[in-house]
Amino acid sequence: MSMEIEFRNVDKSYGEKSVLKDFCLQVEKGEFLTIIGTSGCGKTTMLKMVNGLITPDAGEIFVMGKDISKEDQVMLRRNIGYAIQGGVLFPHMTVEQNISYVPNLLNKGDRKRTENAVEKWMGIVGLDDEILGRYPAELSGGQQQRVGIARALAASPELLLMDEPFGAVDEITKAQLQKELKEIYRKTGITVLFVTHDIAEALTLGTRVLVMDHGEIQQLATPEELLKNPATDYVARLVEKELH
Ligand SMILES: Nc1ncnc2c1ncn2[C@@H]1O[C@H](COP(=O)(O)OP(=O)(O)OP(=O)(O)O)[C@@H](O)[C@H]1O
Repeated sequence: MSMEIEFRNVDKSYGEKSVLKDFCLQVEKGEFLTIIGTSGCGKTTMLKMVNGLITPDAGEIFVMGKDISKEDQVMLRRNIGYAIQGGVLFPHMTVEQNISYVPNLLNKGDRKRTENAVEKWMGIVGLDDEILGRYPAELSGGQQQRVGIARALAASPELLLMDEPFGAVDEITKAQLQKELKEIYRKTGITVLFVTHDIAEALTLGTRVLVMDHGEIQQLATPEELLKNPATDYVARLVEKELH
């Protein structure tokens, strides 16, 4: 198995506040890593470092074998899918324009290829073609989230970063989206990093779960291992209600 993402001794502070200290992590190609932890522990910061939206103060980050500080940041982001909670769609663009935005840039005018990608991903995330001409404000929360996922996947990235993508939808829609995402993961073999506040979601989606507290890794293990052998009191408390 090859390494898809590697953090080597990464430090990050905001002013005086240290968020990540000597942070090391290796994610293998094809893993679905869920990331959970206390609010403010550095989950989003960590995720945004993978696509260069946040730069480390020290240390190195390798994505698909390359030191990203030496890569073209625009190309790096185009090749990594990114889906976040709510409001990620371009409000002034239709659903079709939103989903085809990155494929258009990558396919350089091959419209047929872009159209095919849009059609394929609309189908996979369970959206009807009739909404292609609508604007984000004319969609339900669940539909917006699905368009966000389709947009993140439309460029066929090898790597998908998701920051609480289902945080703003109701429980039923959330369960459906989780099921669809699992299916997409199974079909594509893509590597996924998924930040969540919901331990049940972390356990059901992840092939491994990363539990963080105050910028430190509490445990990095499979869902089964986490439930069976929590490494710290923090992890034990987190998984406790899932055991009943
Ligand atoms: N641009 C910034 N300037 C100053 N402080 C920041 C900035 N971004 C994040 N922080 C702080 O750094 C810490 C880590 O933030 P981060 O967003 O990575 O946490 P998180 O684990 O994703 O939190 P949450 O679960 O609440 O979304 C928090 O205390 C946050 O307030």
